[in-house]
Amino acid sequence: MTVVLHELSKTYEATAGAVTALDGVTVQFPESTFTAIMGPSGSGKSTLLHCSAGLEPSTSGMVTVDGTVLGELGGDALTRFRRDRIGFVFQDLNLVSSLTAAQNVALPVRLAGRRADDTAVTAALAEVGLADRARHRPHELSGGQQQRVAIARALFARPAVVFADEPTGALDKATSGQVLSLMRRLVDEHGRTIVLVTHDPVAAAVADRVLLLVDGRVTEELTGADAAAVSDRMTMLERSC
Ligand SMILES: Nc1ncnc2c1ncn2[C@@H]1O[C@H](COP(=O)(O)OP(=O)(O)OP(=O)(O)O)[C@@H](O)[C@H]1O
Repeated sequence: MTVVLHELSKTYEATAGAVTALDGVTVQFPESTFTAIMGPSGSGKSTLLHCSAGLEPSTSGMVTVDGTVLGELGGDALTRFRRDRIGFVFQDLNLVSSLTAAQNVALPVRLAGRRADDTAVTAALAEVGLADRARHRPHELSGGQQQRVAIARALFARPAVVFADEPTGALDKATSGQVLSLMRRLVDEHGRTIVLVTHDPVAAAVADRVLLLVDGRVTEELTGADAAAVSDRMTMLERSC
């Protein structure tokens, strides 16, 4: 499923004045591709993700997901569309505290009225290294483990598009590598579309391309860059900001 942003802008009206978080972004996330978004703090990365996923309305411009214009869907239709097609892995994880890890993973699928097979739920947790934590509740898990439950949940519903905001930020190197290769496999073997916001050049290097965002605009696109090249580019960018 291809996501297209056309002249997307977002202005926040804050007490201290208006802030332009996105300033006319036009970009495509083609089906079966993995894109990383990088940029200095406050450059609009999270806003871009939220608007692309239909979690926040844009001020102007358009987002289409597989030809559907998100801004033209009403409240319930948008909620259903998001639930059925889009997966999220965000910093505020929104795990349900009264449910076990396994129940949290199965929740979106159950809410969509589908059956969540126990063995498949356990397999999803095993993919993020948490097979032995299926019956634990979020407060019985570390921050990184909760993050991994959120990832297993987002991936279990098999969404066509996954938007992830710093999914590996709280993970150690080994687990982070595991999660990134899982995401890579979803693109290569299952044709998913992944858009990942990250500050980590190693994570960005797993993507097919890296978009650099500065002051709400895409200023550059890197393809085939390894972690060192991404890191060098980011250092130069931050120096010039
Ligand atoms: N709800 C809001 N109200 C007012 N301004 C906001 C709001 N949310 C974000 N902003 C502003 O919009 C700009 C972009 O914010 P955003 O969170 O998208 O940046 P980011 O690149 O994800 O930053 P970081 O890397 O620090 O998470 C910032 O200047 C921020 O202060």
